[in-house]
This record gives sequence, structure tokens and C-alpha cells, in this order.
Amino acid sequence: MAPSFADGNSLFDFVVRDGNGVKGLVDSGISKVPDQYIQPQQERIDNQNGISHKLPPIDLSKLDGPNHDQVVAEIASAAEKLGFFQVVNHGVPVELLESLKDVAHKFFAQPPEKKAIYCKGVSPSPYVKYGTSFVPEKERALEWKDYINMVYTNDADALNHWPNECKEVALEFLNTSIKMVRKLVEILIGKLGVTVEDSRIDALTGFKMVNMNYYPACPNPDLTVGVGRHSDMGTLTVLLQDGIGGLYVKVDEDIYAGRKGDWIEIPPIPGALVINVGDTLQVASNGRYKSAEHRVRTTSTQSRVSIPIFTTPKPTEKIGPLPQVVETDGVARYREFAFQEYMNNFFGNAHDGKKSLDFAKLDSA
Ligand SMILES: O=C(O)CCC(=O)C(=O)O
Ligand SMILES: [Fe+2]
Repeated sequence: MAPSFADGNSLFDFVVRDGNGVKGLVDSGISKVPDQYIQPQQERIDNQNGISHKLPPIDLSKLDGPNHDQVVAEIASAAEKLGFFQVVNHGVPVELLESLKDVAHKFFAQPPEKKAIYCKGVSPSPYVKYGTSFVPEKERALEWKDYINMVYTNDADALNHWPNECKEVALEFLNTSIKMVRKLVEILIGKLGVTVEDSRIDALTGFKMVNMNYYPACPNPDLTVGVGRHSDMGTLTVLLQDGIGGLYVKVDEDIYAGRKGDWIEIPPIPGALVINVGDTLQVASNGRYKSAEHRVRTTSTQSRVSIPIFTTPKPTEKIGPLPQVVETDGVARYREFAFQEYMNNFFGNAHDGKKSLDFAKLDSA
């Protein structure tokens, strides 16, 4: 029977506090979205006008052949302009991508009480958190998304702490992706004209987590968002999306004539992974690479899953523009900060586009 949410508090308690999530809300039999999910007009996503990102995915196997330099140039150009690109032949087995989507669906199909054990404050592990929306306490309108977040420290911890339903596949995804991430960061740092020892690459990617996002089918997709406008806080994100679509990126540079400020869809490509630049890489490159503002639409017909790996510095790491880049540019556009401070600011506010970067911006930015 559909629960009655006489006031906003009881809905919040049901969805957030008791861990039923949006999935629980939909399963309770609602026929329209509750007011708490209705986005202000300017945040709603009109999918009629969207254009699709037509650039072909970058074939990473070509890094080992005669076209190495051209592929390097494509990667750097994508990171400078859109901050988003797709890759194939990335070293992550394609069958693993299928298993990941399956286990994500299986995890969220469990009864709420099986997932709620991982809610913030009660989770048996500091490495696992299940939740809904982004920071529900701070949001004007909630996001139509449930998620599980798994922090990586080492393989043994992951196998001991992460949920049984998904730990093996999620760990293999992380371990195979991380090799590609290191290669991409090396390439991007190299293209800045900087020689950075391995340790600096470790510093930029020393903290890793895997999320599984679940977006239930939504009765009013035109009123809601799956994820609101934001950029990711870390260095690079590797994202597996399923075939449903709905991931949009804001065009910041004039890469599509006259399209600056528009949103373009990153279309699902079977076997491909999506890579996007996060705020940390924008800061480290002194603004040369762009963290991409992105958001996710909901659909009325099917539930969607996505599985991102976030690579970020360790919380204790000091982050700022790389000194050699500042020297070349003649100006530092961002200040130095401990990454923990950046995280506190990021998770202390609702999603609001690229506002997260204001925390580090200097007047010269
Ligand atoms: O679901 C997606 O396609 C993107 C999710 C996302 O942007 C995030 O989890 O930060
Ligand atoms: Fe994101």
C-alpha cells in the first residue's frame, strides 16, 4: 500500500532516514512525483533540444602504435575543450562492463532493509555508504537517484567490507580502470610540458572510490533531475553508463559553432567508457584542462544505472597549480589547499554547477 506522506518530513524520513530511497518511493506505488522532487524551472532538462556528442570514441590501443602522438593530441584537446570524452580498447574487459550493470541492478533490487544497513551513521564500514540524492539536508529539490559508495584502500579491505552482491566485479573494474587512469594522467600532465615524477601522479589519484548509481523510472521526467548540474571534485572520473542515455555536458568552449552554453548528450556507446576531467585536474593544470559541468535526466520508461570510479587526491594531500605551469603562465589561477578542505566544501553544499571551484579560485582565474 502506498504510504501517505502527510507532510514533507514524513517523506524525507521514509526516503532518506529509513533508507527506502527513491526506489522505495516508486515501489510504494506513487503515480506522480512528490513536490520535494520538483525542480525549479531553470534546472529542468528539456530533452527535445539536445544534440548528441558526435565525436568518435578515442581508441586507446593506438597509443601503442604509429598514431601515438595523434591520440595523445586528441586526449589533450578533449580535456581542454569539453572536459569529456569516451574511450574504447581501454583495458577493461567488455564482459566485465556487462556484469557491472547486472550487479548494480541486483544490488538495488534488494529489499530496502538489506541496503539500509549501509546508511550513513549506521553502516558497519567506514568504506561503504548507501544513500539517496546528493546532500538531501541541503537541497531545495531532491535528486531522483539512489547510490552506493565504496571507498578503496586495498584489495583485502574491499573484499572484507564492500557488499557481497557487487564487491568482486566492482574491485576488478577499479583495478583494471586505474591503469588507464594513470596513463591518461601521465599523458595530460606531459602535454602541459611538465615532467612530473610518478609520485605526483600518485598524489593526484591516491584516493579511489566506486559508486553504483540507480535512477528508477520516473513518472514525471520533465520535472525532475537524476543528478543536478555539477562537476566532479577529483582528477579523472571513469564512468560506465548503460544504454538508456540521459547524461548531458555543458559546452563551455566554442567547440560547436554557436553552441557555447548549450547542453549536449554523451551518447551510450556499447563497450566504451566515459572519461571526464574533475576540479582537481583543472586546478593542477592552472585552468588548462576543464572540469566538465554535467547532469543526468530521468526517464519514464526504464530504470538507469551508471557506475563511476572517482580518482582524487588523498584528503591530506596539498593541491594547487603545478609550479612549472604557473611559471609558464606567469600567474597562478588557483590557490593551494589541503584536499580535505575541498571535500568538506564540496559535500557541504547542494550541487550548483561549477561553483565548487570558487573555493580555490584566485582573482586571476
Ligand atoms: O549517471 C551518470 O551518467 C553520471 C553520474 C555522475 O555525474 C556522478 O555520479 O557524479
Ligand atoms: Fe558527476
